[in-house]
Parts: sequence; C-alpha cells; structure tokens
Amino acid sequence: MKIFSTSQIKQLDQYTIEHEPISSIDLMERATDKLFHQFIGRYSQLQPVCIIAGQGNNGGDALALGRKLLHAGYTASVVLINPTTLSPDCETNKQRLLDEFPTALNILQQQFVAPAISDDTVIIDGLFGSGLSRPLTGIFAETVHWINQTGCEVVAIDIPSGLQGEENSTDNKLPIVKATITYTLQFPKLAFLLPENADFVGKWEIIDIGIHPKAIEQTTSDYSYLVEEDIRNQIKKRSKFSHKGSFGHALIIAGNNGMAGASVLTAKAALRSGAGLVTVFGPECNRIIVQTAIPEAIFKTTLTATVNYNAIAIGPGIGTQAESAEILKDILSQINKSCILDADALNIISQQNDLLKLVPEGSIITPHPKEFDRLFGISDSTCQRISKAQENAKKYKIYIILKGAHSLIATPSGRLIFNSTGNPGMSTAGSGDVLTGILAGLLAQGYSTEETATTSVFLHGRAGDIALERESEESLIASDIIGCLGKAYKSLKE
Ligand SMILES: NC(=O)C1=CN([C@@H]2O[C@H](COP(=O)(O)OP(=O)(O)OC[C@H]3O[C@@H](n4cnc5c(N)ncnc54)[C@H](OP(=O)(O)O)[C@@H]3O)[C@@H](O)[C@H]2O)[C@H](O)CC1
Ligand SMILES: [K+]
Repeated sequence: MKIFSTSQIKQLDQYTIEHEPISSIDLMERATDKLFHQFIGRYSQLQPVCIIAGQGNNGGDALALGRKLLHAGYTASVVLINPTTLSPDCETNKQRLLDEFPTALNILQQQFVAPAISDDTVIIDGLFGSGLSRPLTGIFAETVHWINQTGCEVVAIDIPSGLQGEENSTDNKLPIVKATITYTLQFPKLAFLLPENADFVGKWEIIDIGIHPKAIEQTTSDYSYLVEEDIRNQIKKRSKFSHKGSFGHALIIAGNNGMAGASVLTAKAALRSGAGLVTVFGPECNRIIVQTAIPEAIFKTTLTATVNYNAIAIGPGIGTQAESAEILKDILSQINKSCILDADALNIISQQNDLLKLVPEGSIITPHPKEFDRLFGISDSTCQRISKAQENAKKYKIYIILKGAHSLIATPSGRLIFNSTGNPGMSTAGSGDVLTGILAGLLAQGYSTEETATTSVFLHGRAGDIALERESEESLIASDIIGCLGKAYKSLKE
C-alpha cells in the first residue's frame, strides 16, 4: 500500500473528482458516510458527542459527520471555529447542518469558549487535516489545549489537528491534538509511523473513501506500507516431489560463551521458516547446548566451503572481540552473494567502518536504531534516520531493515517500506535473533533478497501478533514467536 504526501493526496482527490467523476461535495459526503459507519461501530447512541470543526475541508467532514450523527439520534453539539473564511464545501456543510439542526451549531470567531460537556463525551476533532501548513496559534491553539485537557476520548478525522502528515518539528510544546483513535482517509500518513507522534495519533484505522484506483496506480511514492496482500503471493508453494535439498542450507554464525541461546533461537527460526538444512557455527562450549536444544541442526566449530550454503547469517551473540571480527572479515572477503548481518556483526562493522564496503551487494543488515546510529552516525529524529537509511541502502546497494514498531526496509533502489505487523510484546531478548533466523530460512529457500526482507519482517510480526493471542505483551518471549511461525504461514494461505 502506497504512502503519499499530503500534497499528493490533494492531487489524488482532484483526479478522482475529475475522472470518476464526482463533485467535491459528494466525495466529502461519501467520505463522511464511511466515517459515520466507523464511528457508530465503536460508540453507541448513549455516548454524548462534541464535534469541533475548522474552516477547511477537514471541518467540512466534521460538520457533515455531525449532521449524520444527529440524524441517527446521537446527542451531539457542534462547535465551528471560524475566525476567517470557510472552504466552499465546509460552507455547504455548515448550511446543511443549520438547515436541519439549527440549534446544534455554535460558531466561535475570536475567542475560544469551552463548550459544557460531560466527562463521558467523545470529542470529534475536525479542526485541521491534511491542509495544515504551519503550527497552530490563537483560537486554534486554544481549542487544541482545551481538547487535550478534557480527559475525554478523542476521535481525529484524518490527522490529529496540528500534526503535519510528514515531518514534524520536535518541539513537544506545539499544540497538537492527542487522539484516542484516528480515522484516516484512504492512506496511512508517514507521521503515523514515527515513534515521536505516537501520543498524538493513538490507534489509527484507514477508511477507504474510494479514491480513483488509476490515480493511486499512476502516482509514484518512495514510501509504502507493507500489508498482507503484498506478501500473500510471495509465499512459495512446495512441490509434492520436493526433498530437504529443495529448500536450501542455511549457515548460522552465532553464539559465544554464555550466548548459546542466540544460536538456538536463530537456527530454530531458520528451520521453522522452512530451510531444508541448518548448520550452526559456534564455539565448542556451545555444541551440547545447541545440539540438545535443536537436534535438527548440524553444529560445526570450523568453517569450510561457505559456497555450499544457500544463505549465511552472521551476528547474533558473537560478541565484538578480535576473534569474531576476524571471522566476519574472512566471511565477507570470501563470499560474493548476499548475506544477512545482525547484532554484533553490525557492532564490529561500526568499529571498523571499512568493512561496510566488503558487504556483498544485495545483503540484508538488520540494525535497531542504536546499532543504526553506531553505523551511520547519530540522528536527531526518526525522519533523519529514515533519510540516512535510504541514502546508505542506495550507496552500499544493500537492504537495511531498521527495526522498530513499524520496522522499515530501505531498499537499494531507494524505496522505504514500513511493516504493518507486530506489537510491543516483541520488544524482548532474542526477538531480533528470530528475525535473523527467518531471513536466513527464506533466503536459503530461494526467495529473492527483496522477497526475503519483506516476507520475513511481515511473518515475524504476524507470528508475534498470533503469540499475543495466548500471551500478554509482558509475558511474550522470543520462543513464542518461533512457536507461532506455523500459524503465521497458515494465516497467509487461508
Ligand atoms: N482524499 C481525501 O483524503 C479527502 C479529504 N477530505 C478532507 O479534507 C481535508 C483536507 O482539507 P483542506 O481544506 O485541504 O485542509 P484543512 O481542513 O486541514 O484546512 C486547510 C485550511 O486551513 C488553513 N491553514 C493551514 N494551516 C493553518 C494554521 N496553522 N492556522 C490557520 N489556518 C491554517 C489553510 O490555509 P493556508 O493557505 O493559510 O495554508 C486552509 O485554508 C482532509 O484532511 C480530509 O479531512 C475530503 O473531505 C474528502 C477527500
Ligand atoms: K483532524
């Protein structure tokens, strides 16, 4: 699913209006029908509603939604913040509301006067949407401050008012609505995927308002949101006549004294994601542990003929000592096909930056933000880190998986793909090792590097989500993610 900038969204709107064709006011009516259905699915008529509308089309949406809720029997009051002029569609919806429910509307022009509401009121925020061009001041800022201090549930239409769709200033005193839930129109906005904005956006859901499919297809964007339909067709079917050799041999270089668990988790995840054979390379002290924990895996303490492996993953728990650095250097100088680098492999590279040039083209590296900053320098904001990921993925022709709530895959061609699966329970020891194992398992099976990166990240998150059905966010551990890989695959085949 593509992610567009707010200026592109305006053009997509316009294309829909011209080519469907549909009038702008009817498109707003269609959007607000969808918003209405979403709203009534969550809040009953017993819930009092206070609607805050602004002067643009976001305000138009809010006024139309207010009218629909009043029709449906909700107790709703509507406040229009109107110091200057209204957009034409906002004006039309103001008239429509006044015609049908003249007493429901209160218009404030100069000073914000707090409406009298009960504690259980739901506030609908339709002050500003994708047309915001600068921080809010004056009566608009006062309105936002009032909304945020009510303690009421807040439903934001399209974007919480005051939040820009893309990059935002890091000044946390700016007036921005803190929404409980954001019903965003048609496309996710980049701002929703950045951790800095989590308090404003709350939960978010996409409302399909029927933007013209051709416009979506023709408009290009570097940014996309990885959803199930992107992954489903990538899953390879197994032939009845296949054998373990058909699914590749993964080499996992992981673990150290006291870190055998990293090899166990990585190797187990590689096997559970479908690799035909898995060999673990590690120190002698880990032999019994690994072979007892995963009898299916081969264990080696010497590295020979790396060409025989279909996928090589290096890093989990290897430590950054000279011996590990030598092994990494050896491997990188020997191999000429994509490999997977994680954890300490990345920490070693950040200490010896010239090693980055040895990483074969098409390889996958999986840093979390701290590892990323060690490799590419400290960033002031997530947006800056994302730009650096894009720049370096292109420069070194590698896939960078920047791990986080919406893990980002930066591709050598400059695309930025955000994952949609996963949950906070997955922030736990060994979760990254499991991802590395899945990556190795898929690469060994012959998935292209790009398919490996996208499918693994999606599956990892999906398995974590399935594990959460049984566990809590606190109790979920990395082994649970591995244990749910089977169900994650099945969910993509149903
Ligand atoms: N496809 C869709 O997504 C559809 C979206 N709809 C809704 O429309 C809004 C976007 O509407 P728009 O009118 O473009 O934008 P806003 O409602 O956010 O308001 C823009 C006006 O506000 C002015 N502005 C901008 N920033 C400020 C500020 N800080 N203080 C005061 N005024 C501000 C701006 O004027 P400027 O020229 O001064 O920038 C505009 O006048 C979208 O979010 C959806 O809710 C449609 O209903 C259906 C299709
Ligand atoms: K809004």
